[in-house]
Amino acid sequence: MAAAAAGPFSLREVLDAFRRCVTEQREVLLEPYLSGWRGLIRFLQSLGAVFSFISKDAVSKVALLEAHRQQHRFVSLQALVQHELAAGPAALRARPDSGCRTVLRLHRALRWLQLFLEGLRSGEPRTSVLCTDAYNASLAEHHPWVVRKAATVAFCALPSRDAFLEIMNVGSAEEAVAMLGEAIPYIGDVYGITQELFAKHKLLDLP
Ligand SMILES: CCCCCCCC/C=C\CCCCCCCC(=O)N[C@@H](COP(=O)(O)O)[C@H](O)/C=C/CCCCCCCCCCCCC
Repeated sequence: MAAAAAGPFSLREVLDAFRRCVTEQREVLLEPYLSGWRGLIRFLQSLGAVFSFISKDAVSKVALLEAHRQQHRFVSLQALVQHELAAGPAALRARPDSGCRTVLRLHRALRWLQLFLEGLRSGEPRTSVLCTDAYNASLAEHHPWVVRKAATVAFCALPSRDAFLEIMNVGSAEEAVAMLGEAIPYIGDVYGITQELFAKHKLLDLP
């Protein structure tokens, strides 16, 4: 399956995907989780070549997880974690292609997204400032200097807040802000469940 489906970005689709992620049993379903990421990546790809080093990394991580999902028929994130933990924590830590370490990278990026969307909703017009602040409070501590530098330079090329609200394809700026308000709790819920799961199994520092 392609990492990002065709067609313009729609925040509504991303919102729907993350809404579908969480079951009544508080499990995180992998299919909508990866679908949500594909929608986000489509957005990132539309921003131009300066962001391609970021979108390529996200595409490869989504593709790896999709392959794990299909190979083992995992329905949920919990099933993937249980399966990989069964080999023992040491074996899991030694695997550079594990689903757990890959989910962990996207999980940290989901925190960035949550903070960034909260910033966009707040009305701050400088998207590069919002993005840098969200990055510094989430992903930055896990990245080496060179990645931090490249990311911070790329953030300067972000479109304005008004352009962002328009690209969301949900109508007026007011409607876009309202949809952000709807989407953020779903993203926060997925983040919170994953954080708890990874903390419980001591997986938050997988190399
Ligand atoms: C309507 C507004 C919607 C906003 C839509 C935002 C779309 C964002 C789409 C994707 C986000 C990118 C996710 C990046 C995942 C990064 C995972 C990671 O940490 N990878 C690093 C570690 O991996 P391993 O080496 O351990 O395998 C890897 O080194 C990273 C390389 C690339 C740099 C990552 C910088 C991430 C910056 C945050 C995203 C900024 C996007 C700005 C666009 C608004």
